[in-house]
Amino acid sequence: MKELRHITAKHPWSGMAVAADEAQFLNMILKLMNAKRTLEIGVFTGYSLLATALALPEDGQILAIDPDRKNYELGLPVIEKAGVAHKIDFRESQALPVLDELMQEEKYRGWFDFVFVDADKENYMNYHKRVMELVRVGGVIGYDNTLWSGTVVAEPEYPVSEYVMEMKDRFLELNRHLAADPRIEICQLSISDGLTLCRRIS
Ligand SMILES: C[S@@+](CC[C@H](N)C(=O)[O-])C[C@H]1O[C@@H](n2cnc3c(N)ncnc32)[C@H](O)[C@@H]1O
Repeated sequence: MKELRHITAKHPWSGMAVAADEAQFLNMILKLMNAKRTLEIGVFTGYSLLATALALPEDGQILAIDPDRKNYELGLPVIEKAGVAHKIDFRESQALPVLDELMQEEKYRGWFDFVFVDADKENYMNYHKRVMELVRVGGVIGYDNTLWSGTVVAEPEYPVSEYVMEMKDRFLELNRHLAADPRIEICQLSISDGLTLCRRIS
């Protein structure tokens, strides 16, 4: 908790009190879970990936998927300097085909301790269908951005761009879907742009 106090801030748009550093929070959760095998959908320059890699044991494994290798390679020297690059299996690809491939293999059913979804928002529902099969019972899926800049609870006249407004309905749909899914217990945290943790219970 001491660490969390250091990273509390105000959300830039909604003014909500939020923990600013989501990656630091992920790092703590993964350590508490003793997670060993994780899946990350959406890497960018590898900030959350580094936080994850630092939390896993020496023989921990992260399958990280992103179609943009250039950004991953931009952050890679930092990951290497931290001595955790050996834990990462980076796949340069759209996530859906990789997830579909994994689902064909019996080994990967219930394989992951933790899944972090932080990629194209349009596909979160498609990811949920798949990652529910890939995470173990007792494991956790984290969905990023589920407060969507505070718009999921904002008045309709809240001043945001067309894209943000359009995606707001997707997040409302996702949030309702997650809340109603009997296979998981959920907890929505006001960290950064909102992080929903889903623990698979069946
Ligand atoms: C918000 S960034 C990820 C940030 C990273 N998780 C972090 O916290 O440091 C979103 C990433 O999702 C990736 N992305 C977009 N569409 C994707 C897809 N279909 N499959 C996998 N990754 C995708 C983008 O290339 C981008 O790097």
